[in-house]
Amino acid sequence: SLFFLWATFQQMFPDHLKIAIKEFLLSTLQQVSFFQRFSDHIITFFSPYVVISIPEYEEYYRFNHAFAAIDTYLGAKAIDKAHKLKASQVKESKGLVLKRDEAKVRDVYQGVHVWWEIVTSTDGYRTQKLTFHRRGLEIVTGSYIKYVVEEGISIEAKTKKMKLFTNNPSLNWETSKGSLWRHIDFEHPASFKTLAMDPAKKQEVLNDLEAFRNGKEYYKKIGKAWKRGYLLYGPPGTGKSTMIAAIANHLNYNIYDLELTAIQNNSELRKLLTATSSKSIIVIEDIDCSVDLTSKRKKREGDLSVKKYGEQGKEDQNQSRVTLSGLLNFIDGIWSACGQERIIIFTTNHMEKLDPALIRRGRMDMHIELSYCSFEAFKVLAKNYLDLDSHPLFSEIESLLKDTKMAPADVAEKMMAKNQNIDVDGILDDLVQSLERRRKEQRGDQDDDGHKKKSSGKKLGMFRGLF
Ligand SMILES: Nc1ncnc2c1ncn2[C@@H]1O[C@H](COP(=O)(O)OP(=O)(O)OP(=O)(O)O)[C@@H](O)[C@H]1O
Ligand SMILES: [Mg+2]
Repeated sequence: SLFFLWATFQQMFPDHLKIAIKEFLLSTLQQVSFFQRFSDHIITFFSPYVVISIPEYEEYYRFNHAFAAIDTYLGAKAIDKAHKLKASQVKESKGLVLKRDEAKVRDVYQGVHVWWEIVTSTDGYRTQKLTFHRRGLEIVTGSYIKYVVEEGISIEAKTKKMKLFTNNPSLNWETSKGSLWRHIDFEHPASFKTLAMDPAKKQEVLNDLEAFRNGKEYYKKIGKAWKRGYLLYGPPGTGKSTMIAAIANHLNYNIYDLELTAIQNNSELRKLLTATSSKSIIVIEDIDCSVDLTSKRKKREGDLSVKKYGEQGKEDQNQSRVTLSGLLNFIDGIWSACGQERIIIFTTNHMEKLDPALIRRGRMDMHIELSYCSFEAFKVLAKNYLDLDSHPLFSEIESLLKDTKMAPADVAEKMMAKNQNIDVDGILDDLVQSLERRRKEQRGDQDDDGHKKKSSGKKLGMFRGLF
């Protein structure tokens, strides 16, 4: 119809008339928009409402984290009253998470009514618009916005997918789109509940983690960077890697598994570590095997006075590996300056091999020993694996565990059901026998050469196996 009308209009009116009509229409439109703008000004002038905009991107396309936090807060708010919901799966174990999916949301805070609306501009950028009565200005700007952002961040932390990062070998940094870290979703079932260790020690670690997590104000008050170092040490199979997974699950932090042997030098180490995000755990497994930290330092200190400047430089180039001082500088220096809320964990089987400078308090704040299976630890494993609180064989096992060194990994392996029917008596009987055998071996070993032979060399870490 429009085409038909247009064709008729073209034929019936002479050209100068057409131009006059066009101009008339345009000027009317301009007048309308002028009036609209004018009325907008008048309404804004007399309106009792205030509007605050929070854009998704600030200048230079910097992402505005407040926008995301507000979005999360509003998404989670009052989903029972919402008409539109959005479902997404956060973690396999946690099932579906429902979010409110509406552009306009109403909220009440300390008696002040506010309206949130997402507005999308023509070029696709979104802005959160917050409208409220001028009466509530003080409450909204004073505490409401802060409250919304903080709530949003804490909801994000609870429902976010955890990630496990591993550093790319530096040779590949150019090719793999310049990314220093690659990551996969981290879904490990370990928890403090299933971790077999002395309950008092476990509680101590848990208290420490809680104090760290809630310590934002405290760390600010004492003027210390919000970070904490843990050293986990003990023989193989005693649960060091399992504990790291349990800590990550408990705090909902990402893990950065740092493989020092894939790094060429200290500056690469610095680059990697400054690219980590906050709320994360940086893990260096088997620190004694990763880098020859101790001997290198001693050698350098000894040789320094004898060597001429040039020779020293040449040696530095040859040994262009991560050094102890590089690691220490990072922990104390840049580490403190960039990023907050981070935990660094070292693990080792040989505490005695580590340089005292590395493990002094302040760098590694807490030393946690994970040792051979105690009776308390055994009880946790029995509960996990066999759903058992007591059994006539428990007292025998208790006395055997007192003077037998068996790692929780070995005990756990013995208690794994071999088929669908769990034969509790059979399993515990087997365990008693193998404990007796182990005790005999250990006594024999001690008679021979005083101590058991140590295994050495770098193992494939638990997290490495995932890639
Ligand atoms: N304390 C423990 N509580 C529960 N399970 C444990 C414990 N220790 C070991 N295990 C079991 O043994 C397996 C191996 O343990 P894990 O990898 O944590 O040992 P590790 O101390 O890191 O050893 P390594 O020094 O060789 O790296 C785990 O998958 C877990 O099933
Ligand atoms: Mg391990």
